[in-house]
Amino acid sequence: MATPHIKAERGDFADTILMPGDPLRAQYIADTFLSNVRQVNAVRNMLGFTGSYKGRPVSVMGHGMGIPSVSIYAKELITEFGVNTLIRVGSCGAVRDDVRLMDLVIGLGASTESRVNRTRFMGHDLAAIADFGLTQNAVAAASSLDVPVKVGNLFSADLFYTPQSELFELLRRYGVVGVEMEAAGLYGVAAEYGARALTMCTVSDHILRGERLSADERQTGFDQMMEVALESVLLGG
Ligand SMILES: O=P(O)(O)O[C@H]1O[C@H](CO)[C@@H](O)[C@H]1O
Ligand SMILES: O=c1cc[nH]c(=O)[nH]1
Repeated sequence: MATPHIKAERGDFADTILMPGDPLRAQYIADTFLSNVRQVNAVRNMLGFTGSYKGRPVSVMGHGMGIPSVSIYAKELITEFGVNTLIRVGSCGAVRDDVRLMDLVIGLGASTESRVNRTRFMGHDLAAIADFGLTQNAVAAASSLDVPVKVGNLFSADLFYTPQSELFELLRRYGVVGVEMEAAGLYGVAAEYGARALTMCTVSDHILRGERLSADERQTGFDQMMEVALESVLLGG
């Protein structure tokens, strides 16, 4: 069975999937954290893998950059491949004074400049929110691993290079925990198709302070986030 973007059989994916934007990061997660791994997708090089974490079947696949891309993969995974739990593990920029490089943030909700949720919600504002149980599990897993987290509102931008530089000061004033490019779309797809979704991000740069992680720091920080995500999956619920 194949969809336009995923060439796999229905049983090829676990019910739970971790999704970074970068397909090579998906491969890294599979190689580093999962056992009995097999590759289940390679269409457009959007690498997908299924394996197990401490005996629990888990898939991991890239979702690309931006709401249109994540929306395609999330929709096909849910409706054609039986995935019911999608956890985005990404990177984000910070704007708040108290959010620092390498911090782990969790998107309880996601604001956006994108119109996709209005398109699917008859022009009204959909509150794009994470699944409550997944959020609880992620917070509990982080706590048991001694990883501090900040939980709050993400902003999913359409434009990485926005001409509205004053936007970031507005987001800081509203307490946004991180700026990324997919969570609001992922939450909208999950709401439309009855799945559960969560986004957690490692802060890779501070937009207002002009700071950025080194490659080594990014690696370590992301490993910690993957452990939190995978341990949260074991908590089920
Ligand atoms: O690290 P990922 O998951 O790709 O997330 C962030 O990085 C990309 C932009 O560089 C966007 O996809 C944004 O959401
Ligand atoms: O989308 C993103 C990701 C990281 N940093 C940003 O500024 N934006």
